[in-house]
Amino acid sequence: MFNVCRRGPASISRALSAAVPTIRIPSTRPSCLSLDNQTSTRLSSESRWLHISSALRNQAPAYRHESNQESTEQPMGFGKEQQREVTKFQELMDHGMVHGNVVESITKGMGHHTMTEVQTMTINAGLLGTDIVAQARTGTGKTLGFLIPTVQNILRQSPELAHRRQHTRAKASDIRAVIISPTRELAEQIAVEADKICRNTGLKVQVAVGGNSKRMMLNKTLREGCHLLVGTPGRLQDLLSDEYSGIKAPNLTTLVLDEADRLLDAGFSREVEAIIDLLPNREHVDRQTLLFSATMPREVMHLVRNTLKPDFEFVQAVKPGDIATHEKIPQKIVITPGIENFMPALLELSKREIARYEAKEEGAKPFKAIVYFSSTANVNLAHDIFAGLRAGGGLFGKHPLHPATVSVMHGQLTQEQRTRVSERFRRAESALLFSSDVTARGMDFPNVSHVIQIGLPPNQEQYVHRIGRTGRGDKTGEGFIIVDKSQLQPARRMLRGLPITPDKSLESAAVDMTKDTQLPKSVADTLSQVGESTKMVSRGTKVAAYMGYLGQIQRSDAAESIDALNQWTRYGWGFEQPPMIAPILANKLGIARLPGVNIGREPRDESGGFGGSGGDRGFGGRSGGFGDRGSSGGFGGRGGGGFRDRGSSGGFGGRDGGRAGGFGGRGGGRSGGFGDRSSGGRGGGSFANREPSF
Ligand SMILES: Nc1ncnc2c1ncn2[C@@H]1O[C@H](COP(=O)(O)OP(=O)(O)OP(=O)(O)O)[C@@H](O)[C@H]1O
Repeated sequence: MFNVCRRGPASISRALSAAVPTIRIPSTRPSCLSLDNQTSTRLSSESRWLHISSALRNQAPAYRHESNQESTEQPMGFGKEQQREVTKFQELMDHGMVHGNVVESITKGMGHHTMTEVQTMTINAGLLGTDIVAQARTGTGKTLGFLIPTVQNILRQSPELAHRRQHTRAKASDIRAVIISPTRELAEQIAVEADKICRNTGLKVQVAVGGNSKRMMLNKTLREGCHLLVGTPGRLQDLLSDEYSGIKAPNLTTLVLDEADRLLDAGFSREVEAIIDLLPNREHVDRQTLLFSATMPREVMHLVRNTLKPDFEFVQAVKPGDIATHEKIPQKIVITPGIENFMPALLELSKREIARYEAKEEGAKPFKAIVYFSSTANVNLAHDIFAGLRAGGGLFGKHPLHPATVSVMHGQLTQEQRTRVSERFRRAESALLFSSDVTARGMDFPNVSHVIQIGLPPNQEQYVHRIGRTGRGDKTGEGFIIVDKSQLQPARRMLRGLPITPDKSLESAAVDMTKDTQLPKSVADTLSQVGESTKMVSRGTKVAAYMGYLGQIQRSDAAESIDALNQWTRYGWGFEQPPMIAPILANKLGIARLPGVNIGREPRDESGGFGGSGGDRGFGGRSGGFGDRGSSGGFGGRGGGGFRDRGSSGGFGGRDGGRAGGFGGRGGGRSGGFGDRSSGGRGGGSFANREPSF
């Protein structure tokens, strides 16, 4: 059903105008999020609401507030006062639009009273049974935007489920709603939210995600029954196609695709298509389909037509030409001379933010950051470096980021580990989570103060979703992206139109590590801490990280990228030679003939990872790759001003510790030219056409 969707930066305004006429419920609230008049086809407020009320009258029994009584099937009885949009959750109950038991859970249980803009738009429209594609900024409450119509849709058909019963009559073969999410953590989070709003009803929610025992999930579902099934594509397809699973949805009323653009792209579209084929035919069992995301590239808008009824509504809480990131999240780009500056810059930023909070500076919050990388190997390397940091040098110093904790999250952890890490980070007051993109979409970790992206994300949409982990709801937050100068042009292309400003406040981000120089003590300390800790990380972890970056090289920038990577291995890790790249891989990447590419085979350790032949002590490494040929000492040595005289650097990591010259050179003037604002602003106030300001 779906073609492969090529993903890429696409302006939302273009997607919108190219795809479908937009019908949007006008908001009564003044908002910077309202749609542009020219590009949307509107119904007037009055006609729209007449349409809604008459449609509801035809469809639904009314619900009055009656916590312990059966609902009464009555006409909706909409009067004139209902011919306007409902913006308070309480009004949903007062106007008989949503059952009181659901509304009470939202107002009293969750403490939400006023709908966000996207909720106003999607809940009002969704209660009509219309298919919806909704696009709204990250952290604006889209989850309730689809859950409320989903739940009410079921209660409308089966009013007896509106009340809790001591003994459930639910069956695993009576699934009414299927909610698909691209990641396990998000599926679990949605299920928790769904559980909250169904608490006072007889509705049962179950989660089906890969990595958990299928048998246990089935036993639980068969025992408790299921009305709302939330899951990831692979596991859902598996369950629905397994004729012995007992999981069936013959009376399905709602299908939800959360993070719809991700689910419809090449990575998931086949599984999603297979799931849809396993659901009852829409011709026989009418259902509502709800597609939600903060980003809807043009390619996706073409695909959604296949999934939705022809009269679907595209509800947008983002102005055409506007950006999808929240304006309250200041976003900064740090451009460094080399990749070897990334960890020192990250450490300096973290120490600074922790110190600001400890000094009770105005506006400072506990430092709780998610640090994103585009490969798991780089997540591991950074985590190992940060976990091994010691403030005073040596093995036993205090961690310089105390009291923040450091943890790691990616798809190669077991599901149990992933759940544990998520929970710990959720509860933490101050913490750094080194993460791959598994947490980039939808995750609602409370009070994340910073999102820090190291290197470029895969595309602009992913940048937007990552940034959206901070500044959620009514909270504020800050975003940083750290890239080296070899990535400047690709960064300008990819991040065009976003409100990102250059940041030059991090001193260690500007140090030219290829030159010797005197450094201020604080900078030298930071470099020394990173250097000491880096030496403890196994060669295998480092080589894997190198390969991780290699996999992301664009052919157009390959030569520059190889130079940057090799400089990183030399001045960041002290390698005399860059890691070897297998001839087949080099050919595949089209880099075999580029200068600086070290063709050959890295020695493998017993675990199959990259190892070495002894020498480096390699404390704390993860993949068993102890030791290289003694070249990974690296930091300190003759360069590196202030930290040179620690003298301990060379002691680790084999014979030529320090040979690489350590960190040095401030690279005066190097960053000039990166930070200048360009004239920009062609977009008439919108960011979409604005030239990058970095
Ligand atoms: N009406 C409301 N008033 C206040 N807070 C709300 C309201 N609705 C939801 N929230 C809270 O806002 C936060 C973000 O909600 P949610 O996770 O649904 O956002 P989202 O739009 O789906 O984000 P993303 O695009 O990242 O998936 C949650 O903590 C949620 O509890």
